[in-house]
Amino acid sequence: MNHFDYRDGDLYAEDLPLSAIADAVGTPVYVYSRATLERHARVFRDALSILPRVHIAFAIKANPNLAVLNVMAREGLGADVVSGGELARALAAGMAAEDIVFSGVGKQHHEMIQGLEAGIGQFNLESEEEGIELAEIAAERGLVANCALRVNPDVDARTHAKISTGKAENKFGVPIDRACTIYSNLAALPGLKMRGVAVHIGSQLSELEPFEEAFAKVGALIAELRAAGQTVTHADLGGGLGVPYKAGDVFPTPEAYAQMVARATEGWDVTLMFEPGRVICGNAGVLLTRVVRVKRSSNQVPFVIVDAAMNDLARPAMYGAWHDFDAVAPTGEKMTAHIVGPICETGDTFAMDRECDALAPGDLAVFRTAGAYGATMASSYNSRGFIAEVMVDGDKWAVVADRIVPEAISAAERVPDFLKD
Ligand SMILES: Cc1ncc(COP(=O)(O)O)c(C=O)c1O
Ligand SMILES: N[C@@H](CCCC[NH3+])C(=O)O
Repeated sequence: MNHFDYRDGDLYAEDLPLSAIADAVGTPVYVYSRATLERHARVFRDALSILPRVHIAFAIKANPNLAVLNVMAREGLGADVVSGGELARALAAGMAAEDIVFSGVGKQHHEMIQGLEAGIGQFNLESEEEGIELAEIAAERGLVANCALRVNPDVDARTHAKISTGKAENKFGVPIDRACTIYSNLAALPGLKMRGVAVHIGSQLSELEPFEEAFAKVGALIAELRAAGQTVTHADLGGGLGVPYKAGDVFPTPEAYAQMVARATEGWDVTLMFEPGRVICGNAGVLLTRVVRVKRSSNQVPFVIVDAAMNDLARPAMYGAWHDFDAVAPTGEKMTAHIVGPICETGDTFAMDRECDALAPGDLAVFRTAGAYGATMASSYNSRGFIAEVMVDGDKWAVVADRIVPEAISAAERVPDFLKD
């Protein structure tokens, strides 16, 4: 069931017409469906219930909005965080500290202290150097940090190069052939309790084989570690399961993913941890926008200029990503157009030569599948401010992030005294 669907020719979010949100808060605006977020969390959790011991940590980089995190916490999910800011959000949303995993290659000293003092469940260490630093911080405070060592399995995730993280040349994790030595070195340090291994080979994976290849290597490593006398009670298999961005695209289901995991991890005897992001929230959000102008004067193919831009939704400009684009009140007519934003860069293009609903100035439209890596990657480029976020729940709705106007951003800037004479 799709919670962003047409009723009598108008696009709804659950039981609310999107036009009502546009009228009330203006455009552009992100709109999330609570029911979709819940359904995706449940489908993922239910699929994984075929596995013996499971912990799911929502990768909050995908959508760190506090209302979204609140839904995740209510569904019993923990959080995968990559900064002190994300850690604070997870705690503020009511996630238990022990359900929080801290990933990332560049955890800073103060962030390690923050994680330790909060009593988070696990640090995923990405280098020996990081482990040594964390051990010192923990030992100084008489604390012990539960840790997993993230390994780089040198597997091609067959996704966009910029979001592929498991090839040897990528910055993530330690080379898997050095992992046993590094794990053993770190396990000998006071302040650390090495309890597992972690792997995450990339995002928006459209096939299960790369996961399975990586997990097979992790399985061999677990055997090697145990043979070397190390304790391994946890294996964090990361996130990465992709979602369809184009109507009609078919992706592996969470059930198929879970069956693959069951096969790949048979006999591991560990708690399996997962860090899904996009698969939970990607299709739970749209970016609602209004057509500013249709420019036909300069080209054979018209430019549909919308009020959203690359600063609001960076994915098309950054990765050439496709987002389905539909009118909120389609007439039935179609057009072929370049869909662009107002920013002064040619890269501010959402789609080229896109066959889409015919649109005229003032019409509303949505970019679909904008619930993951949308608002969170926004910038204020061209002094456009940050757009609002709304959550819908049946026929109720609420602004869950205020629009931040350009004046509020410039209010944080100062002209120094030396420029005032
Ligand atoms: C360590 C880690 N875990 C989890 C995720 C979430 O990935 P996805 O949103 O593709 O599930 C990412 C992002 O790719 C990540 O870097
Ligand atoms: N920002 C990327 C995903 C990054 C995943 C980070 N680990 C995207 O929109 O597809």
